[in-house]
Amino acid sequence: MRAESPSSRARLFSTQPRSADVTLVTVKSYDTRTAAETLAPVTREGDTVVSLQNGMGNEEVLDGALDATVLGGTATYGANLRVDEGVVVYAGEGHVVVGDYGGGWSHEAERVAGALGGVSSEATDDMDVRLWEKLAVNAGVNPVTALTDARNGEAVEGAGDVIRKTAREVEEVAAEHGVEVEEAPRRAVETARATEGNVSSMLQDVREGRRTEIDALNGYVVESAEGTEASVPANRLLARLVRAVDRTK
Ligand SMILES: NC(=O)C1=CN([C@@H]2O[C@H](COP(=O)(O)OP(=O)(O)OC[C@H]3O[C@@H](n4cnc5c(N)ncnc54)[C@H](OP(=O)(O)O)[C@@H]3O)[C@@H](O)[C@H]2O)C=CC1
Ligand SMILES: CC(C)(CO)C(=O)C(=O)O
Repeated sequence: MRAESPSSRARLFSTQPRSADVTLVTVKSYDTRTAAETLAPVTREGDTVVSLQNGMGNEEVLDGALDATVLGGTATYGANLRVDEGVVVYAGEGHVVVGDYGGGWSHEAERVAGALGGVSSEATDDMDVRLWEKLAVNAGVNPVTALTDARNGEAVEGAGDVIRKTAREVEEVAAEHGVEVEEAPRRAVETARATEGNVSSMLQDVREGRRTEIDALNGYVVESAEGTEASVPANRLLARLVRAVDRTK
């Protein structure tokens, strides 16, 4: 496989999973359980496994299956896979955040963020909040891009109100679960603008005829709103529409 960016090219070789001090998990959320089963025989206490995935619930699945320290993470870098050519195209500057997914300071997270070299990254002590913040961005931006076949920038210019409303609902659900997410609508819009040229991961899935991560995004929001005071009509509608697209595959 080749990885290309405007300034560099790299060749990557895929191997069977091996024991490693730090493992970054970057599979789709619906593949996390299988990835955890693959990693279980090669991870030990003292190793660190970082979920750099979109969606909620990934860290809990990894933690349940592995003896390693599991960290949460978010990434807003854009990467588009050209499957036929085996090329990953670097599609937009972003930022990586790692931390204890339950919140609190983590020395392992500090070590991982420091080891990411040229990647813009930081360790945080409020990863529990950051995961909800990222959920609000993805729940707002990804379905709109996927349903309208628009890059992030076009989506926010054409349907910014839908993105804002969906992100606001996520903020309300997070509050019902005791997590204070601030300015989710603004974050969703700013992230989409900052990654304006990016084909979102969900739009890539739809274009390639692959299953989307809707269950771990808007689906998770709808489920988490059950039994609370939060009302989530935008998330419910987007989840239904994207699932309808998923069923056509
Ligand atoms: N692409 C982007 O711009 C962004 C993506 N993300 C998030 O990052 C995560 C990954 O997305 P993305 O890179 O686009 O996804 P891709 O589908 O491009 O890549 C996922 C890779 O994981 C491989 N894989 C699946 N299961 C296993 C397993 N058990 N063991 C080893 N490898 C496995 C897949 O292989 P195969 O194809 O053979 O199944 C595939 O190559 C998602 O959660 C996404 O939401 C976040 C921000 C931006
Ligand atoms: C931040 C964003 C929206 C960047 O495209 C992303 O996380 C994704 O594509 O899944």
